[in-house]
Amino acid sequence: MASLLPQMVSASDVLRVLKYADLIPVIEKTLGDFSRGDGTVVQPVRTVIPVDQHQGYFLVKPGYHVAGDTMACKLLTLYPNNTDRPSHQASIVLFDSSNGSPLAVMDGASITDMRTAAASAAATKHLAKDSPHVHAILGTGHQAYSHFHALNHLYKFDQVCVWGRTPANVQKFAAETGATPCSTVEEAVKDADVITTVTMSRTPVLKKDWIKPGVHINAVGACRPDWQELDPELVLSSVVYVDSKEAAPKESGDIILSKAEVYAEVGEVILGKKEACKDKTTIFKSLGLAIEDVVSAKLVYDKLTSS
Ligand SMILES: NC(=O)c1ccc[n+]([C@@H]2O[C@H](COP(=O)([O-])OP(=O)(O)OC[C@H]3O[C@@H](n4cnc5c(N)ncnc54)[C@H](O)[C@@H]3O)[C@@H](O)[C@H]2O)c1
Ligand SMILES: O=C(O)[C@@H]1CCCCN1
Repeated sequence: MASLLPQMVSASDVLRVLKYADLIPVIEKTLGDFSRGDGTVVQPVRTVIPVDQHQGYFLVKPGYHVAGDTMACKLLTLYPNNTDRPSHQASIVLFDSSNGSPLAVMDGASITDMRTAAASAAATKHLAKDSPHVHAILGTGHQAYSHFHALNHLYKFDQVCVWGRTPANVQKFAAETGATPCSTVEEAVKDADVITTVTMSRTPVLKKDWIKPGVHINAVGACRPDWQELDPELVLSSVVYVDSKEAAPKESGDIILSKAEVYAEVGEVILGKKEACKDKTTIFKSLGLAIEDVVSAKLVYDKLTSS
C-alpha cells in the first residue's frame, strides 16, 4: 500500500514548477468548466467564518473537478491588519479521489497569488479590446506582483502604471518591475486599456470619471458584502462579468451595494454562450473559485511527481 503520509509542498516548490504558460490555459478551461452547469465541477460557495476578536476571517474552500477526477480543499486565513506576516495565508490539501488518501499539503498563498492572476488574465483575454497598450495596477501587494507578471505573459504592454496608498511601496514596485510609479489613481488609470484593482480597501478607489470608456477592469479585491473597490456609478455604467453568479450576490460589496446586474460568468463567455461586450467598459468581478485552487494544485503535483 502506498504511504498515507501526504507530501509537503513549499512555496518555493510551487514557484519553481508553476508557470503562467501552463496555468493560464488551465484556469481558462476551468472557468468554462465551472460555467457548464452540468456537474463537471462540484463546488459550494465557500464558508467564511469571521474571527471577530482578531479582525480576521477563516475561509474553507472545497472543490471536486469531476471530469479531471481531482479534489482538494483550500484553508485560507485573511487577516487584513497583519503587519509581521502576509494578510493571506493558506494551505491546500490535495486528495486522491479514487481512494480518499491525502496526496499533498501545499503552500496555498503562492498558488492563490498565481491562480487569481491567471483568472484575471483569462478574463482580460476574452473581455479587453485586442492589443491593449497600457495596464494600470492599483495596489502594491502580493496580487499586484502576480497580476503584473500574468498579464505581461499575455501582452506586450507599452506601459504598466502603478498606484498604491503607500508611496514607498509604489517606488519599490516600480523599481522591481519597471512599472511607472503614479501618485494618484487618476494619473495611473487615465490612459489605461486594462485596469486591475488589487487593494484591501473597503471603500471605492476607482471612479468612472477617471477612466477611458471601453476599458476592461479586473476587480480583484473587496471580497466582503460590505466592502467596495469600485465607485457604484462605474459599476452601473459597465457590463459586469463574475466568476460565479451564485457567489457574487452573496459576497461582493461592489455588486450588492451598487445593485448592479450581473451580465454573465466569464466562463459563459469562454464557452461561447454569452457575448464579450468589448466595445463597452467591462468589469470582471473576481471573488476566487475553489476549483481554481483544485486544478492549480493538481498541476503543481503533476509537475513535481513527473520531475
Ligand atoms: N478574487 C480573488 O480570487 C482574490 C484572491 C486573493 C486575494 N484577493 C484580494 O485581493 C486584494 C489584494 O490581495 P493581496 O494578497 O495583494 O494583499 P496584500 O495584503 O499583499 O496587499 C494589499 C494592498 O492593498 C493596499 N491597501 C490596504 N488598504 C487599502 C486602502 N484602504 N486603500 C488602498 N489600498 C489599500 C495595501 O497597501 C497593499 O498594497 C485583497 O482585497 C484580497 O482579499 C482576491
Ligand atoms: O479565492 C480566494 O482564495 C480569495 C481569498 C481571499 C478573499 C478573496 N478570495
